[in-house]
Amino acid sequence: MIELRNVHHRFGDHQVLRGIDLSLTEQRIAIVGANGSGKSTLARLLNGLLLPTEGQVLVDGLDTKKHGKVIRRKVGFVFQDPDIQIIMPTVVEDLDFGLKHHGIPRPEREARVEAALAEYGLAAHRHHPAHLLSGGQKQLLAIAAVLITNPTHIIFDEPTTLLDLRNRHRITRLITELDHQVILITHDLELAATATRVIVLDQGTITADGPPTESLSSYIAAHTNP
Ligand SMILES: Nc1ncnc2c1ncn2[C@@H]1O[C@H](COP(=O)(O)OP(=O)(O)OP(=O)(O)O)[C@@H](O)[C@H]1O
Repeated sequence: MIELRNVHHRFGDHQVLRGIDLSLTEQRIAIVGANGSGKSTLARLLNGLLLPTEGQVLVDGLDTKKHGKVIRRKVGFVFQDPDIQIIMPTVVEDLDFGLKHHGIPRPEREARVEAALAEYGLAAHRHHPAHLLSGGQKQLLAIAAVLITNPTHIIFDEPTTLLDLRNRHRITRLITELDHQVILITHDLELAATATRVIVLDQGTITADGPPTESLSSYIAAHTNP
């Protein structure tokens, strides 16, 4: 479980999050909100990529201020733009990178990479330069490279924004089939509706939090001109 206790976050003088208290216990949670409402900032606080300027973020009881390294192994993070996530030149090397970093022995790494290539439909591209993959294939690779390290929680920051309709459906299906705790930051309300809990952020505070039908109706009503 991920818990936020009276979390505030400021960039310089700019207060972005104001007094957020949340217990994230559900398996699939979506966070929606207008541009600049603080969603990505909140997402980055959840695995210690950012530390709160005030308050605490706890992952399975561990404070991100003290246990960043352990927490980043538990909480995977998929960025909106796979190009900033894909580090290695080829598909195979990129899948292997995180496993190597985790100190997994070579035979197990090879087995896990083979399984991921098959599972995510990337086997035919194993030695291709990752930057030549299509947008959908890159997003699959970025997700596979996070899942291969076996995190228990996974955060997606706008995973479908850059994708065409076909790939959007493909990634949505993949995300909805995951057994991990999934936290989705998204403007894609269809994707948000697949969660069991939807949290609405507005100017750094929570304005709705509940089942998707209720939270999404209140979000749509607040952001639709009469
Ligand atoms: N590293 C940073 N330094 C300074 N200001 C930042 C930084 N990151 C975000 N901000 C500011 O914090 C505010 C919230 O940004 P954030 O990216 O969290 O919003 P968001 O809800 O994810 O927006 P969007 O939907 O447009 O992605 C914005 O005003 C943004 O300019």
